[in-house]
Amino acid sequence: MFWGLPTWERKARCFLCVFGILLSVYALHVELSKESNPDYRAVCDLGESVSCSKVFTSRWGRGFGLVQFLVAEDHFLNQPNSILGIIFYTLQLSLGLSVSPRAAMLLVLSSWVSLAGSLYLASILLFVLEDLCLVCISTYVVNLVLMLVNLKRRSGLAVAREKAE
Ligand SMILES: C/C(=C\C[C@@]12O[C@]1(C)C(=O)c1ccccc1C2=O)CCC[C@H](C)CCC[C@H](C)CCCC(C)C
Repeated sequence: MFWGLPTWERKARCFLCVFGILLSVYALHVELSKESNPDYRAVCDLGESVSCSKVFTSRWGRGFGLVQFLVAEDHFLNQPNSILGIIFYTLQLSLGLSVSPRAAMLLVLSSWVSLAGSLYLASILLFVLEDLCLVCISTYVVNLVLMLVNLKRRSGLAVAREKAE
C-alpha cells in the first residue's frame, strides 16, 4: 500500500532542514572570515562570553575536536563541524522524500547520532568554553525537533502497516 507523506511533515522537515543548513553555512562563513581576519566581528558576537566566532574557531570547531587525535590538525579530514551539519541536514531532507520503512529507520538512526553530537557539543559549550553560542543552541533545537518529526513518521508507519493487515 502506498500513502503520501502528511503535508505538515513535509513542511516541518523542509523548514527545519533549510534552517539547519542556513545556520551551518553561516557558522562556516563566520569561522572562515575569523580565521583570515582576526578583527572580523560577527553578528552573533554580542559580548565576551556571548561569542560565536570564539566557539567556531576553537579546537572543538573542527572534527568535533576529536578528529585531530587521529589525523593532523590541518588534515583535510579535520573539517569544520558546520560541514558535517550541512551534510546531515541535506541527508535528512533527501531521505525525507522517500516513504520507505528503511528510510524512516535511517532517519531516526541518524537523528540519534545528531542528538548525541549535540549533547557532546552542548557540554563543551557549557563546561569547557563557558560561552553562550546562540547559533549552536539553535542547531540543537533544530536537531531535537527533527528527531520528533522522525519518530512521529516511524510510529505513523507502524499504524499504517497495522491497518493494511
Ligand atoms: C552548526 C553546527 C553546530 C554548531 C557547533 O559546531 C559548531 C559550529 C562549533 O564550532 C562548536 C564548537 C564547540 C562547541 C559547540 C559547537 C557547535 O555547537 C552543525 C552541527 C549540528 C549537528 C550536531 C551535526 C550532527 C551531525 C552528525 C554527527 C552526523 C550524523 C549523520 C551522518 C550519517 C551524516
